Amino acid sequence: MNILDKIIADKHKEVELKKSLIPVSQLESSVLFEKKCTSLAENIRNGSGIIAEHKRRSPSKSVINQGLNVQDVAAGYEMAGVSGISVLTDGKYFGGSLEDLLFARASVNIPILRKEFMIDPYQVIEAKAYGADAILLIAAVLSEKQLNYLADTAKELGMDVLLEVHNQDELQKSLEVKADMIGVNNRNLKTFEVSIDNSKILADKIPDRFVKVSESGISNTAAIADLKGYGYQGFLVGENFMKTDDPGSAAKKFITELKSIV
Ligand SMILES: O=C(O)c1ccccc1NCC(=O)[C@H](O)[C@H](O)COP(=O)(O)O
Repeated sequence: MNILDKIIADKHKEVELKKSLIPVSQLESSVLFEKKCTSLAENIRNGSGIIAEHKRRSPSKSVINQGLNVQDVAAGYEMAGVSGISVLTDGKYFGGSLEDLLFARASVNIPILRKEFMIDPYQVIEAKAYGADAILLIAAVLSEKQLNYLADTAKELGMDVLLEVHNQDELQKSLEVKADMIGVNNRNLKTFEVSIDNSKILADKIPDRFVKVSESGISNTAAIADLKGYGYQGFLVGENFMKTDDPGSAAKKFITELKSIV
Protein backbone atom coordinates (compact mmCIF):
# COMPACT_ATOMS: atom_id res chain seq x y z
CA MET A 1 0.00 0.00 0.00
CA ASN A 2 1.42 3.43 -0.91
CA ILE A 3 0.78 6.50 1.26
CA LEU A 4 -2.10 7.71 -0.88
CA ASP A 5 -3.87 4.33 -0.51
CA LYS A 6 -3.36 4.54 3.28
CA ILE A 7 -4.73 8.09 3.45
CA ILE A 8 -7.82 7.10 1.44
CA ALA A 9 -8.43 3.93 3.50
CA ASP A 10 -8.30 6.02 6.69
CA LYS A 11 -10.49 8.70 5.12
CA HIS A 12 -13.26 6.18 4.42
CA LYS A 13 -13.32 5.19 8.11
CA GLU A 14 -13.21 8.85 9.24
CA VAL A 15 -16.07 9.92 6.95
CA GLU A 16 -18.28 6.99 7.96
CA LEU A 17 -17.74 7.86 11.64
CA LYS A 18 -18.54 11.53 11.06
CA LYS A 19 -21.68 10.67 9.11
CA SER A 20 -22.88 8.60 12.06
CA LEU A 21 -22.22 11.46 14.50
CA ILE A 22 -23.19 14.65 12.63
CA PRO A 23 -26.14 14.52 10.23
CA VAL A 24 -26.12 16.52 6.99
CA SER A 25 -29.09 18.54 8.31
CA GLN A 26 -26.85 19.83 11.13
CA LEU A 27 -24.16 20.89 8.65
CA GLU A 28 -26.78 22.61 6.52
CA SER A 29 -28.00 24.62 9.51
CA SER A 30 -24.57 26.24 9.96
CA VAL A 31 -24.58 30.05 9.53
CA LEU A 32 -21.70 29.71 7.06
CA PHE A 33 -23.69 27.32 4.91
CA GLU A 34 -25.75 30.31 3.73
CA LYS A 35 -22.71 32.46 2.98
CA LYS A 36 -22.19 33.30 -0.69
CA CYS A 37 -18.85 31.96 -1.94
CA THR A 38 -16.17 34.10 -3.57
CA SER A 39 -14.73 32.53 -6.71
CA LEU A 40 -11.13 31.36 -6.30
CA ALA A 41 -10.78 30.96 -10.08
CA GLU A 42 -11.88 34.56 -10.62
CA ASN A 43 -9.51 35.86 -7.94
CA ILE A 44 -6.63 33.97 -9.52
CA ARG A 45 -7.39 35.47 -12.94
CA ASN A 46 -7.48 38.99 -11.52
CA GLY A 47 -4.73 38.86 -8.90
CA SER A 48 -1.27 37.60 -8.01
CA GLY A 49 -2.35 34.00 -8.71
CA ILE A 50 -0.73 32.73 -5.53
CA ILE A 51 -2.74 30.25 -3.46
CA ALA A 52 -0.86 30.14 -0.16
CA GLU A 53 -1.26 27.03 1.96
CA HIS A 54 -1.58 26.47 5.68
CA LYS A 55 0.39 23.23 6.14
CA ARG A 56 1.76 22.11 9.52
CA ARG A 57 3.24 18.82 8.41
CA SER A 58 3.09 16.39 5.51
CA PRO A 59 3.89 12.77 4.74
CA SER A 60 6.85 13.82 2.55
CA LYS A 61 8.41 16.42 4.87
CA SER A 62 7.19 15.42 8.32
CA VAL A 63 6.99 18.55 10.52
CA ILE A 64 7.08 21.86 8.63
CA ASN A 65 5.82 24.28 11.27
CA GLN A 66 3.66 23.37 14.25
CA GLY A 67 4.10 26.58 16.20
CA LEU A 68 1.89 29.00 14.31
CA ASN A 69 -1.63 30.24 14.79
CA VAL A 70 -3.81 29.61 11.74
CA GLN A 71 -5.59 32.96 12.14
CA ASP A 72 -2.27 34.85 12.04
CA VAL A 73 -1.08 32.82 9.05
CA ALA A 74 -4.32 33.40 7.11
CA ALA A 75 -4.44 37.13 7.92
CA GLY A 76 -0.76 37.47 6.95
CA TYR A 77 -1.40 35.76 3.62
CA GLU A 78 -4.35 38.05 2.87
CA MET A 79 -2.26 41.14 3.70
CA ALA A 80 0.47 39.85 1.40
CA GLY A 81 -1.90 39.90 -1.58
CA VAL A 82 -2.44 36.21 -2.27
CA SER A 83 -5.43 35.23 -4.45
CA GLY A 84 -6.62 32.56 -2.07
CA ILE A 85 -5.70 30.41 0.90
CA SER A 86 -5.53 26.62 0.98
CA VAL A 87 -6.29 25.10 4.38
CA LEU A 88 -5.42 21.45 4.94
CA THR A 89 -8.11 19.84 7.07
CA ASP A 90 -6.73 16.28 7.30
CA GLY A 91 -5.63 15.59 10.87
CA LYS A 92 -3.71 12.33 10.80
CA TYR A 93 -1.23 13.08 7.99
CA PHE A 94 -1.14 16.89 7.85
CA GLY A 95 -2.03 18.05 11.37
CA GLY A 96 -4.97 20.08 10.08
CA SER A 97 -8.63 20.24 11.12
CA LEU A 98 -12.01 21.66 10.24
CA GLU A 99 -11.44 24.12 13.10
CA ASP A 100 -8.45 25.46 11.14
CA LEU A 101 -10.83 26.13 8.25
CA LEU A 102 -13.27 27.87 10.57
CA PHE A 103 -10.58 30.05 12.17
CA ALA A 104 -9.11 30.94 8.78
CA ARG A 105 -12.62 31.86 7.55
CA ALA A 106 -13.10 34.13 10.55
CA SER A 107 -9.84 35.95 9.76
CA VAL A 108 -10.03 36.69 6.03
CA ASN A 109 -12.40 37.65 3.22
CA ILE A 110 -10.47 36.15 0.30
CA PRO A 111 -11.43 32.70 -1.07
CA ILE A 112 -10.47 29.63 0.95
CA LEU A 113 -9.85 26.21 -0.57
CA ARG A 114 -10.61 23.21 1.64
CA LYS A 115 -7.58 20.99 0.99
CA GLU A 116 -8.82 17.52 1.76
CA PHE A 117 -8.99 14.02 0.34
CA MET A 118 -12.58 14.18 -0.89
CA ILE A 119 -14.31 10.85 -1.39
CA ASP A 120 -17.91 11.55 -0.36
CA PRO A 121 -20.41 14.38 -0.97
CA TYR A 122 -20.74 14.63 2.83
CA GLN A 123 -17.29 16.26 2.89
CA VAL A 124 -18.34 18.78 0.24
CA ILE A 125 -21.33 19.83 2.36
CA GLU A 126 -18.99 19.96 5.38
CA ALA A 127 -16.61 22.24 3.43
CA LYS A 128 -19.44 24.68 2.74
CA ALA A 129 -20.65 24.53 6.37
CA TYR A 130 -17.18 25.46 7.63
CA GLY A 131 -16.76 28.41 5.26
CA ALA A 132 -14.83 27.10 2.25
CA ASP A 133 -15.25 28.76 -1.14
CA ALA A 134 -13.63 25.95 -3.11
CA ILE A 135 -12.81 22.27 -2.85
CA LEU A 136 -10.03 20.09 -4.18
CA LEU A 137 -10.72 16.86 -6.06
CA ILE A 138 -7.79 14.49 -6.68
CA ALA A 139 -8.17 12.52 -9.92
CA ALA A 140 -5.67 9.88 -8.75
CA VAL A 141 -8.11 8.59 -6.12
CA LEU A 142 -11.52 9.13 -7.79
CA SER A 143 -13.30 7.54 -10.75
CA GLU A 144 -14.75 9.74 -13.49
CA LYS A 145 -18.22 9.10 -12.03
CA GLN A 146 -17.08 10.17 -8.54
CA LEU A 147 -15.35 13.26 -9.96
CA ASN A 148 -18.54 14.30 -11.74
CA TYR A 149 -20.75 13.68 -8.72
CA LEU A 150 -18.52 15.53 -6.25
CA ALA A 151 -17.92 18.45 -8.64
CA ASP A 152 -21.66 18.74 -9.36
CA THR A 153 -22.39 18.78 -5.62
CA ALA A 154 -19.85 21.58 -5.09
CA LYS A 155 -21.18 23.62 -8.00
CA GLU A 156 -24.76 23.27 -6.72
CA LEU A 157 -23.56 24.73 -3.42
CA GLY A 158 -21.88 27.63 -5.24
CA MET A 159 -18.30 26.50 -4.64
CA ASP A 160 -15.41 26.41 -7.13
CA VAL A 161 -13.67 23.15 -7.94
CA LEU A 162 -9.92 22.67 -8.30
CA LEU A 163 -9.38 19.32 -10.00
CA GLU A 164 -5.89 17.95 -9.41
CA VAL A 165 -4.10 15.70 -11.91
CA HIS A 166 -0.60 14.34 -12.09
CA ASN A 167 -0.47 12.68 -15.52
CA GLN A 168 -2.20 12.51 -18.87
CA ASP A 169 -4.53 9.61 -17.95
CA GLU A 170 -5.84 11.55 -14.95
CA LEU A 171 -6.24 14.65 -17.11
CA GLN A 172 -8.16 12.68 -19.74
CA LYS A 173 -10.81 11.50 -17.28
CA SER A 174 -11.14 15.04 -15.89
CA LEU A 175 -11.92 16.96 -19.05
CA GLU A 176 -15.72 16.61 -18.92
CA VAL A 177 -15.96 17.37 -15.19
CA LYS A 178 -17.52 20.73 -14.23
CA ALA A 179 -14.33 22.01 -12.63
CA ASP A 180 -13.23 25.64 -12.70
CA MET A 181 -9.52 24.97 -12.38
CA ILE A 182 -7.21 22.12 -13.34
CA GLY A 183 -4.26 21.83 -10.99
CA VAL A 184 -1.19 19.91 -12.10
CA ASN A 185 0.55 18.50 -9.07
CA ASN A 186 4.31 18.56 -9.50
CA ARG A 187 4.53 16.06 -6.64
CA ASN A 188 3.82 12.41 -7.35
CA LEU A 189 1.66 11.60 -4.32
CA LYS A 190 2.70 7.94 -4.41
CA THR A 191 6.49 8.41 -4.58
CA PHE A 192 6.83 12.10 -3.41
CA GLU A 193 9.09 12.83 -6.35
CA VAL A 194 8.74 16.54 -7.29
CA SER A 195 9.35 18.08 -10.71
CA ILE A 196 8.06 21.42 -12.01
CA ASP A 197 8.50 19.94 -15.49
CA ASN A 198 5.30 17.98 -14.87
CA SER A 199 3.29 21.21 -15.16
CA LYS A 200 5.13 22.09 -18.37
CA ILE A 201 4.50 18.65 -19.93
CA LEU A 202 0.73 18.77 -19.33
CA ALA A 203 0.19 22.50 -19.99
CA ASP A 204 -0.90 22.41 -23.63
CA LYS A 205 -3.25 19.46 -23.01
CA ILE A 206 -5.43 21.50 -20.63
CA PRO A 207 -8.27 23.29 -22.46
CA ASP A 208 -8.42 27.07 -22.04
CA ARG A 209 -11.82 26.96 -20.31
CA PHE A 210 -10.00 25.85 -17.15
CA VAL A 211 -7.79 28.15 -15.08
CA LYS A 212 -4.43 26.37 -15.04
CA VAL A 213 -2.85 25.93 -11.60
CA SER A 214 0.60 24.54 -10.88
CA GLU A 215 0.88 22.85 -7.47
CA SER A 216 3.74 21.85 -5.16
CA GLY A 217 7.50 22.29 -5.07
CA ILE A 218 7.39 25.98 -6.00
CA SER A 219 10.15 27.72 -4.07
CA ASN A 220 11.14 30.74 -6.14
CA THR A 221 9.62 33.45 -8.33
CA ALA A 222 11.69 32.42 -11.37
CA ALA A 223 9.74 29.13 -11.46
CA ILE A 224 6.50 31.11 -11.60
CA ALA A 225 7.75 33.39 -14.38
CA ASP A 226 8.67 30.22 -16.28
CA LEU A 227 5.28 28.55 -15.65
CA LYS A 228 3.39 31.68 -16.73
CA GLY A 229 4.98 31.17 -20.14
CA TYR A 230 3.12 27.83 -20.27
CA GLY A 231 -0.23 29.47 -19.53
CA TYR A 232 -0.39 28.89 -15.77
CA GLN A 233 -2.24 31.57 -13.81
CA GLY A 234 -2.46 29.92 -10.39
CA PHE A 235 0.38 28.69 -8.18
CA LEU A 236 -0.15 26.67 -5.01
CA VAL A 237 2.66 27.26 -2.54
CA GLY A 238 2.84 25.57 0.86
CA GLU A 239 6.13 24.61 2.42
CA ASN A 240 8.12 27.53 1.00
CA PHE A 241 6.04 29.95 3.11
CA MET A 242 5.15 27.68 6.03
CA LYS A 243 8.76 26.76 6.84
CA THR A 244 9.42 30.37 7.90
CA ASP A 245 8.53 32.00 11.23
CA ASP A 246 6.23 34.43 9.45
CA PRO A 247 4.54 32.90 6.38
CA GLY A 248 2.63 36.14 5.65
CA SER A 249 5.86 38.17 5.42
CA ALA A 250 7.46 35.45 3.29
CA ALA A 251 4.47 35.56 0.91
CA LYS A 252 4.61 39.36 0.78
CA LYS A 253 8.32 39.36 -0.12
CA PHE A 254 7.67 36.66 -2.73
CA ILE A 255 4.78 38.57 -4.38
CA THR A 256 6.72 41.85 -4.39
CA GLU A 257 9.64 40.11 -6.10
CA LEU A 258 7.24 38.39 -8.54
CA LYS A 259 5.75 41.74 -9.56
CA SER A 260 9.22 43.07 -10.32
CA ILE A 261 10.08 40.22 -12.73
CA VAL A 262 6.82 39.55 -14.64
O1 LIG B 1 2.88 17.26 0.61
C1 LIG B 1 2.87 16.02 0.73
O2 LIG B 1 3.79 15.37 1.25
C2 LIG B 1 1.69 15.21 0.27
C3 LIG B 1 1.71 13.82 0.42
C4 LIG B 1 0.61 13.06 0.04
C5 LIG B 1 -0.51 13.67 -0.47
C6 LIG B 1 -0.54 15.07 -0.61
C7 LIG B 1 0.54 15.83 -0.26
N1 LIG B 1 0.53 17.20 -0.37
C8 LIG B 1 -0.58 17.96 -0.76
C9 LIG B 1 -0.20 19.04 -1.70
O3 LIG B 1 -0.64 18.98 -2.82
C10 LIG B 1 0.69 20.16 -1.25
O4 LIG B 1 0.46 20.40 0.11
C11 LIG B 1 0.54 21.48 -1.98
O5 LIG B 1 0.51 21.34 -3.35
C12 LIG B 1 1.69 22.44 -1.58
O6 LIG B 1 2.92 21.82 -1.86
P1 LIG B 1 4.32 22.44 -1.36
O7 LIG B 1 4.39 23.86 -1.85
O8 LIG B 1 5.37 21.60 -1.98
O9 LIG B 1 4.30 22.38 0.13
